[in-house]
Formats: sequence, C-alpha cells, structure tokens
Amino acid sequence: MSEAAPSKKATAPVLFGFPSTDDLSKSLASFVLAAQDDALTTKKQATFKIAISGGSLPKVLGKDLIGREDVPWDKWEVFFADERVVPLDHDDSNFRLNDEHLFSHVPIPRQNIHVIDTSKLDDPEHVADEYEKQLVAAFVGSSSIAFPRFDLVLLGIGPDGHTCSLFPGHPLLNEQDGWVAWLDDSPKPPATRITLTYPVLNHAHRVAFVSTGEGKQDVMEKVLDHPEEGLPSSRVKVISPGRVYFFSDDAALGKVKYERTSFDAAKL
Ligand SMILES: O=C(O)[C@H](O)[C@@H](O)[C@H](O)[C@H](O)COP(=O)(O)O
Repeated sequence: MSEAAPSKKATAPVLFGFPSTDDLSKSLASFVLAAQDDALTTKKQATFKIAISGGSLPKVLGKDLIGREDVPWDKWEVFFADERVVPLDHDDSNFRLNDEHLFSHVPIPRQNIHVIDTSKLDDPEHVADEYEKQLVAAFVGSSSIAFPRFDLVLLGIGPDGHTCSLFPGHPLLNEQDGWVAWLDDSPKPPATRITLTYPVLNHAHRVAFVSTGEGKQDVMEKVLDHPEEGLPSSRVKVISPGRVYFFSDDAALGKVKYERTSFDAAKL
C-alpha cells in the first residue's frame, strides 16, 4: 500500500459532550459509520479497519450499532487496541467483552476479528509478535510502510490517565519502533497484556476516546485542560490530517473547561 507521507503536525482534539450516555452512544454509532463510509466509499478500501479497547467502551459502542441492517459488516476488519494475555473465553478477555456487547450480535466474519494467538499464553512476547504479524498481513500491500494507518481507533481513559495498556511512567510510553508491545507489570489487572504503541495510534486516520461518568472528572480535566502534564491519554497526538476526538458525557466533563464542539454527523 503506498501511503501519502503525513505531516508531523497534530491538530487540536475535538471534544463532543453529551447530556447522557445514551445520547453519546447514538452519536458514537454515527461517527463510527461515517469513518466506515470514508474508508469503504470515499477511499474505496476493501475493508474498514478499526481497533477497539476494553473497559466500559464496548457496551457504549454496541448499544446503537447492534441491529443496524444498513451496515456492511462483512467489510469490517477488527483489531484490539489492547488485549489481556488470557484465553479468549476468560472473564478478563477484551475479545470476550467485545463479543458480548457487539460481535455476537452482528455478522462480522469471524476471520475478520483479529484475536490473539492463545497457543503460548506464558510467552507474552510471542503473543505480541504474532499479533504484529496479523497487522502486517492486513496493512502491508505491495510497498513497505513504517506504521499501519487504522481508519478508526476507539480507546478508553483510565482514572490514572492510561489508555490502551499504556500506563503513567511505564517504559512503553517511549516505544518508537514496534507496532505491538507487551507488558507483564500492568498496574491494572491482569498484569500481562499486549498493546498498540504510540506511533501506531498516531498514524491512525482518527482516534476517538470514550469516557463517561463522574468518576472520570479529575482525569478528564487533566487530559483536556492540562495536556502538559503528559498523562498517557494526552500523549496521543494523531498526525494531521488525522484527528483525536473525545466523546464524553456531562458527568465526566464536570470540571473541564476545554471548548466543546456540537456533534453534527453531516460535518464529519
Ligand atoms: O483493557 C483495558 O484495560 C482497556 O483497554 C483500558 O485501556 C481501558 O480502556 C481503560 O482502563 C478505561 O476503562 P473504563 O472505561 O472501564 O474506565
């Protein structure tokens, strides 16, 4: 795949605020489908490539996407922005969580959902390497690329400001070369995980953070109003013309001064 060289500049994040999680879910579904249309109709790609995290996100995401019959689900190609190194049917699995809230309700072909190789779960480096190979197979065409460009990456924000499995003060925050990294000292259990790296997040066409609830007020204020503090979520700086978006409810934005943009699906 030959890629236009993106400029190194990042554009300011766009903040969408909603009175309730239900309102957020509706607009998030429109946003995801606009990204899908951009990939399939405008860019005429064979698949819409999306990466999804765990946490509270899958439930909010699935709510208004399930039941949509106008979606070409067979053209979705799904990756995990981060995954816990556990069996796929384990309670901690992000695949299992997303399966419960979305995949089991829509006809995405199973082979288009890129799960981790569970044959050597005691070897997270192997799991990360094998996952990176899946990305290479999906993104690398006739010419080499430095980093894959997801059409959309959907992320959550932890109360400590982590995103994906990129935690405050962790050496993985400095990873510049790899596409998929592993860690066995995650402060949020379970300890052993794989994660996309910053260069991969920053090469995406769009990254959207979804963060809801009063418990996120302090971290949202830090991430949006004080990016200079350098929390992991603030360090996602998508290279222009890509962009970072925040989808939050009023409860999470109680202390935030950052300017909101009103959501208009027609202008995405
Ligand atoms: O697998 C994980 O642990 C997640 O991918 C993680 O990065 C999550 O998105 C945040 O911890 C926010 O989680 P909540 O939305 O549940 O607060």
